[in-house]
Amino acid sequence: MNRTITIFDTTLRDGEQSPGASMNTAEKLRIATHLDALGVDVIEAGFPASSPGDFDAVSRISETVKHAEVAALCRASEGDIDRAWEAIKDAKKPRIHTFIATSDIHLEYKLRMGRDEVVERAVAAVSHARKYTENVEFSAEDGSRTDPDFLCRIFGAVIEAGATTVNLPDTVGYAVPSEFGELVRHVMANTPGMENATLSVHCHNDLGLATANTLAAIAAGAGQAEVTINGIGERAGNTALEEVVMALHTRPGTFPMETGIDTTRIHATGRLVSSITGIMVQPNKAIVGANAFSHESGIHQDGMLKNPMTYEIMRPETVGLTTNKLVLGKLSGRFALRSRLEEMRYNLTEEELNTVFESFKALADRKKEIVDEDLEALVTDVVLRSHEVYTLEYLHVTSGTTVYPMASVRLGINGKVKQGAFEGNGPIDAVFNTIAKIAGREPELLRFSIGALTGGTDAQGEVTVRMQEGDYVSLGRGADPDIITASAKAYINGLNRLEYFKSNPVTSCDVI
Ligand SMILES: CC(=O)SCCNC(=O)CCNC(=O)[C@H](O)C(C)(C)COP(=O)(O)OP(=O)(O)OC[C@H]1O[C@@H](n2cnc3c(N)ncnc32)[C@H](O)[C@@H]1OP(=O)(O)O
Ligand SMILES: CC(C)C(=O)C(=O)O
Repeated sequence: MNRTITIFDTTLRDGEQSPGASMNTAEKLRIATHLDALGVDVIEAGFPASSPGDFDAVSRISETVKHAEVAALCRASEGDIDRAWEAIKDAKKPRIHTFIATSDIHLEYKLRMGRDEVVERAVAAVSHARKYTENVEFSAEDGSRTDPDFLCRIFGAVIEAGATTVNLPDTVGYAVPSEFGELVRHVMANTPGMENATLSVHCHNDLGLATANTLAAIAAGAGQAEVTINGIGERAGNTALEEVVMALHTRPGTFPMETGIDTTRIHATGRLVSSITGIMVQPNKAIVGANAFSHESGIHQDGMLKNPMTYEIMRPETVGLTTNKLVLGKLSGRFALRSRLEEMRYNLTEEELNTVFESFKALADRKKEIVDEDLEALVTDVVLRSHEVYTLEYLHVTSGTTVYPMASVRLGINGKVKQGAFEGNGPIDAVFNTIAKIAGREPELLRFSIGALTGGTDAQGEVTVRMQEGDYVSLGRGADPDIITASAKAYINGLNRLEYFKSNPVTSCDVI
């Protein structure tokens, strides 16, 4: 009988620790709902004691998630644990996740505690958490750099106090697979009471070894893997969910283990996380990168045509990518569009479909073939548009080597039309300045990034902006074959989101 590996997703907690990845409550709810549908066993929703916003997001996720356990992270302190419980108490399956560092370097310089004191704090924390729930996880932060015998001692003590999962993190991504596997074996064999708890691992990717270390740990007996979508997370990120799940799936002889993940949802979930966080997936990223299933060279293409197994270890369909696509273009109708969107798991209402269809036709007039990424951009742009105070009615830009960049813009503002013209250091700066002046807004632009959604010179440009006004930060996205228009759309989308957050600090979460 195959062992089942618990998939603990921390995209919303450690993933959010990626620089620039902060998400608002509505965005976290959307991701949580998709993670639940993906089949993760545990969703770590946040660190409630860290801010009222995080507390709020964890509470809303707890009320919404239907199947997965919802975990909240907290330090080994009563205040943090009380706050964590308060946030997750309404979850169907709540889990308190408390942690404290155990390596000598963290004890001496960060916590300024001795080993006995740390064991005492950990036991007190787990005992306190157990007053609220039977589902308590304890993490030994910097576990991979901790004296292995001390690790067994503290794990034994917290298991006795009631911890049901003990987590061994490679917090700084220092481990290598052979050593990490050996450490897991040592802990499994030498921790008193280990048979009453699950051993978990949580790896970081500082040396690019997070997935390899996680797999070595699983092979050595770990029962839970802590992972994030697309591998996002603090510094170089965490173990990528899709890599571990697909390694187990693709190599059953080496890893006779199962997970509850619906692998066909992997690609869509990765796209969603990337679009919400604004963190692009590198094209050569395993499983979810744009090139992961592309075959460029002649010898490979020849082999693929004769038998895909020559160069393909996984079918793209297994991770939710389809190969035999209906080619969508300007002659396609609503039926084909709906059917493709449904394959991509977008279930739109009739009204939403009509709106997407209009934009689809407009795009198809300018672009030969509409591919999935175009459709994703259209759906995000049209249906998920949060709140439309501002709409782009008209845009004209002059730029070049002999003229000063100048933009003329006409905006719809709550149904009324306003227009103006302004200059800038470049065409995009001119567009942003003009929109800001017309709208009477002065958001600070925190980030601007531009990418191509698809290949070829007729590709859709995708622009992401992050902007801040007062306490509100928003992410705006826009896609268009013209990058200046895409930039204007992204800026306006960001302003609309700012408006929305101001009037609706929390919004409901729909599954599409
Ligand atoms: C490895 C990881 O990913 S751990 C999770 C990282 N996530 C976060 O840090 C979440 C965001 N953090 C925050 O918002 C803030 O750091 C807060 C609200 C949690 C704490 O803020 P502050 O009270 O101002 O403390 P600050 O962050 O400056 O320092 C952390 C304090 O917690 C202590 N501490 C750190 N870890 C733990 C722990 N696991 N258990 C108990 N105390 C701890 C530190 O020793 C330090 O205490 P000191 O001020 O007495 O020296
Ligand atoms: C809190 C723990 C699990 C963590 O994030 C780490 O050690 O990296």
